[in-house]
Amino acid sequence: MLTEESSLSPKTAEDVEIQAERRLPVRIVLTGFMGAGKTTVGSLLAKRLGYRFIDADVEIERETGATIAHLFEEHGEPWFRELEHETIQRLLEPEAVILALGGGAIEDDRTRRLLLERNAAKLVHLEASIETVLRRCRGTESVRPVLRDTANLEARYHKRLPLYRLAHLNVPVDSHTPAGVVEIIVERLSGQNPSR
Ligand SMILES: Nc1ncnc2c1ncn2[C@@H]1O[C@H](COP(=O)(O)OP(=O)(O)O)[C@@H](O)[C@H]1O
Ligand SMILES: O=C(O)C1=C[C@@H](OP(=O)(O)O)[C@@H](O)[C@H](O)C1
Ligand SMILES: [Mg+2]
Repeated sequence: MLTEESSLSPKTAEDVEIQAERRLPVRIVLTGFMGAGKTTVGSLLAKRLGYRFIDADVEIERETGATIAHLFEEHGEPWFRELEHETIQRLLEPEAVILALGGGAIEDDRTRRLLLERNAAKLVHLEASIETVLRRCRGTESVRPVLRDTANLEARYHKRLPLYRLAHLNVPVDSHTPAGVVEIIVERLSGQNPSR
């Protein structure tokens, strides 16, 4: 006769995978510098898990009817951070969501607190080197206004790095494909390899 434990135990490799994935958090939030792959990986991760994908920048553009570049030019960065904070707060309400942040959201104290303290949300840092982000973002200055401030870009990267590293999970991404990054996140968050 089967004991209760054995009857509930996974039987095949597929069962093991499904059971492990059931332990995944109901909200996963991606942070990291511009070009780290938050939007790309977030969309793939959502498909992989059957979660809804939301990109905070896309939501802001949809709700304001303006581009991020326009909002920066018209209102300035502090105004943008305020709007970004309110937007993220709202986007953290639903469950089964992958939320990709803009790279600068982590700089706002209230946003950072919200991301780190919210129950059932895991903050994942996609960590790319400065060389990688510069290479990946080349030519996108018109849609990424912060990139245009070349004199301060490297300083911004180094100022933000310790803030990103407060995340629940840090994933170095330089030598992985987007699909590879997705697999690392799933594995780590489902507790199979929970190193930080
Ligand atoms: N792991 C990766 N390997 C190679 N290219 C990538 C990877 N992740 C993202 N990219 C590319 O880098 C660029 C920036 O990616 P994106 O997802 O927009 O980054 P973010 O949202 O973090 O700014 C895109 O052209 C994307 O295709
Ligand atoms: O790093 C930043 O301050 C920003 C990053 C952008 O998002 P991505 O990181 O997705 O490029 C976007 O939110 C805005 O241009 C500001
Ligand atoms: Mg993005």
